[in-house]
Amino acid sequence: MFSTTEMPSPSSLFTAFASITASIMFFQSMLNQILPKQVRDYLISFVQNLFKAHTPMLTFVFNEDNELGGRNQIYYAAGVYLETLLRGPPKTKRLNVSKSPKEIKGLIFRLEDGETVTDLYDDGIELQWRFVCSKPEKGNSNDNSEKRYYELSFHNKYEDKVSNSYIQFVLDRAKAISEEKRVLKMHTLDNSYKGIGWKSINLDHPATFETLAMDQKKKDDIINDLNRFVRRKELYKKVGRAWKRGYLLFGPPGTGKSSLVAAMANHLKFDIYDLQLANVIRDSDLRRLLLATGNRSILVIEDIDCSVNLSDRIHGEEEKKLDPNNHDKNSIAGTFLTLSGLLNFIDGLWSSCGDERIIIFTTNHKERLDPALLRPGRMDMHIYMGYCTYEAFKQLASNYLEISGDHNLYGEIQSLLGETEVTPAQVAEEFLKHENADSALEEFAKLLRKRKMEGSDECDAKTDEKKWQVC
Ligand SMILES: Nc1ncnc2c1ncn2[C@@H]1O[C@H](COP(=O)(O)OP(=O)(O)OP(=O)(O)O)[C@@H](O)[C@H]1O
Ligand SMILES: [Mg+2]
Repeated sequence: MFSTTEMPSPSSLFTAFASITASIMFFQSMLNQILPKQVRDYLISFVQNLFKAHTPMLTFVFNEDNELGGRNQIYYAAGVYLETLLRGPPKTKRLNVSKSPKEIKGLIFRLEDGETVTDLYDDGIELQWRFVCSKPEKGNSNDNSEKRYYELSFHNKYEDKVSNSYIQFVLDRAKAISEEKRVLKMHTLDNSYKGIGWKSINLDHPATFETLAMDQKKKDDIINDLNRFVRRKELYKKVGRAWKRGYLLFGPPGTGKSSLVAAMANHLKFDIYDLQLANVIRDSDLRRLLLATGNRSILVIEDIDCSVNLSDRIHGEEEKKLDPNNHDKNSIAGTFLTLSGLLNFIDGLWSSCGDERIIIFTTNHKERLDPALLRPGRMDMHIYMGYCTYEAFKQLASNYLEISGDHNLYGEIQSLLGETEVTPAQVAEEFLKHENADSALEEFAKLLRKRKMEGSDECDAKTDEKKWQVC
């Protein structure tokens, strides 16, 4: 039992607390003055490590190379993933910054030797990453290469979670980030002494769905269709269909068919294979070229009506009727290329050899296409790209002239666009001629008025889409 005389009074307690606090502050400021910052940092980390030594930590090490001498995927994924953690407030003191030639957009940030970065996963699992680059020991002449690895340290109670889910999360994120930063490729045909093959260049086409001038509803339909397609891997597998989708783009020249192909590639981050069929003579070459295309790619065959002799297929049938000894000349391996050969191969072997394939045909003349191409189920979506509508015009005015609101000429332009045929390419060209938005619109309205006067005998633009689709 305490007697009242032994109990310290509240005022003496407060005095003692105040004097202890004052002493701590005094020593702290004295230490700050005496010890340089580096020494203080060292002492702090020493004390922290002392405590850490008693925490049951586990460390995973990811070497650059795996046991078999190949690339360790986790090591490379960690480099890519950790970059996202280095963007916040600068806790890491030294970063390695580089720029790769052309394959990757932007700068590449990596941890420097000995630097650490902390990640938080699943609402509270703290994980510390450290990059180590160990120099070879002197005198060890057998192996004088640097050893690079990442250490991942965490409380050992999370071992299962880290092994079973966090590492996969890092791999998935790294894949998505690399895909995002990758510069797309455009593959075109190359006729060398080895035969016909693909050569690739960086695809730097600026067209996107935002810049594309077309009716919003149509744009949304295409975007949704593409997104649905890439999401549905499992469904395609379940129903036993090859994971491919075909689009037929048709309409007059300069209405944005090629721009739409580029916008699709930029949206999906798919490479483009531009198959100029006029340069492919034999069926066997076509097969080889198609089999050499990569996954997650768009195969484009522009102006399909001009590229192959579309009547070949029909002629072939007729010739066969006339001369029974001439067995279908289209199907003899190594013989000349025909549309039926192309379609059969695309529907059959090719699409089952890869994943996430998109095939696009473009044409200015849908009416000239072989019925085989238009048969239901062959091309999943037929997209008409038509003359400039008022909505598309406003999009172009916003892209080229930076007009976002209304303009006093818009009313007149809207009614003139309903009565004349002008392609988005012509609108864009007209806008590019002028520095000033008002004069650009003035001149454009003038052009439309002139067109209206001249074009009274031409077909009505309003019925144009119907005309194209009926064909
Ligand atoms: N719908 C559009 N939206 C935005 N720009 C367009 C559109 N249509 C055409 N353009 C502009 O016109 C140029 C030509 O368009 P594009 O090459 O895409 O037309 P196309 O339909 O493929 O023509 P062609 O049938 O002759 O191949 C593009 O570079 C682009 O600047
Ligand atoms: Mg084109």
